[in-house]
Amino acid sequence: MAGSGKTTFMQRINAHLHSNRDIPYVINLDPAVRSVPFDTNIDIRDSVDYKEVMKQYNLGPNGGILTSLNLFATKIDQVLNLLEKRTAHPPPEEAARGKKQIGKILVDTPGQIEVFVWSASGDILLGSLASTFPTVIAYIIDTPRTASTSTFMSNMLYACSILYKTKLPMILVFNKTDVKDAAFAKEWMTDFEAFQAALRGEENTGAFGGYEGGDGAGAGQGSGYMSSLLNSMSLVLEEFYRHLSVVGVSSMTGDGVDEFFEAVEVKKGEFERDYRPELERRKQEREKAREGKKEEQLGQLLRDLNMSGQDKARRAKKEPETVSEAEEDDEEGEEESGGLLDPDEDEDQDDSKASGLKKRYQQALDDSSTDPGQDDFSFASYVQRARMG
Ligand SMILES: Nc1nc2c(ncn2[C@@H]2O[C@H](COP(=O)(O)OP(=O)(O)OP(=O)(O)O)[C@@H](O)[C@H]2O)c(=O)[nH]1
Repeated sequence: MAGSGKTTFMQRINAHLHSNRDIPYVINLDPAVRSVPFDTNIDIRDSVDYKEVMKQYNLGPNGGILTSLNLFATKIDQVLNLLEKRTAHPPPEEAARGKKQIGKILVDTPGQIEVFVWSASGDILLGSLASTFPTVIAYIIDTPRTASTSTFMSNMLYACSILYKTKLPMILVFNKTDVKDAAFAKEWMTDFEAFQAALRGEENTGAFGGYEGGDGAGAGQGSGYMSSLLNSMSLVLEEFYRHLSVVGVSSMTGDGVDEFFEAVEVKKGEFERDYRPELERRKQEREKAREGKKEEQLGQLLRDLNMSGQDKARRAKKEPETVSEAEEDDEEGEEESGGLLDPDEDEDQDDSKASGLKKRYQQALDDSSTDPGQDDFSFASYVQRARMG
């Protein structure tokens, strides 16, 4: 969420990895950020000028970010090539020169996370990464601003929607623990009774609704509707909580960063065990559906060819009723055969035409087999091939 400390968190984990000599590969995907307080290997701002995009396409800030991401998504093949090279073992001569294999890739997203998560380019970028590397989402939460039951619940629903949209393992990072400890949040996520008690407490003190930066005291009016909604929400979300790792971190002091990397390892294992097979299954399903569609279209084409063949046969069988019709038929017959072919030869030609057409049609379908479906991670290469960038 905006202002929750994503950039500071990135800076902290980047510094942590550097100090452990586990140099990461860093990508900035926020085209609107003024300055990034850490070194990046790939920066969207090097290839897309966000302000120029806004001016040229007459867009507002979010439209500008979205269009910049779309433009950048056309280069995802190049990005993946670079990443694959850097994550592979370096050749001996480069290893001798001290070049190391990259173990981790850090990606900073735009602050307006919804622009990223719910856009086609976000889909392409995340999907391409996830189909190549184990990918884990870290959702950064501003702990002091999440201290009331309603802001906490809004944050959880937001995280939940991102989890369901990206279908990737997720870690909830409760940031700014130097200001407020995240123990209350962990308790609310594991103990339904504790959340109920906090809800009742807010209702009794008239603190319902909370406000940014406070623990809810004295900010809002209680409402029976809201309280029962939050109650049922917390029950519904129990299942969602079970899929998450939760860590408390202070990006300022570095507290909890080790715990975060332990959670990353756990989620990486989960990715390999549960998510990768699911990705493969979805990919195979798409392939199968595509094959089925191809067969269906081919069948339709052949049926159409047969139909037109039968029409012609019917027309040929129709007896002329007048002299002029007979003359017309003779002329037509000559035109169709070019004045040279007999009817048998004509039939043979139709057959060979049909099989030739079938072959060409099959070829065309094979060539265009990359279908830019919603979850299709090969869409990026489709865009590349279509030379949209
Ligand atoms: N006390 C404290 N402040 C923090 C911490 N992390 C970030 N901040 C502060 O929170 C503010 C926002 O931090 P950023 O890192 O810019 O947040 P962001 O999520 O990248 O912001 P946008 O990209 O603009 O949405 C800054 O003033 C940071 O100094 C933390 O762990 N503790």
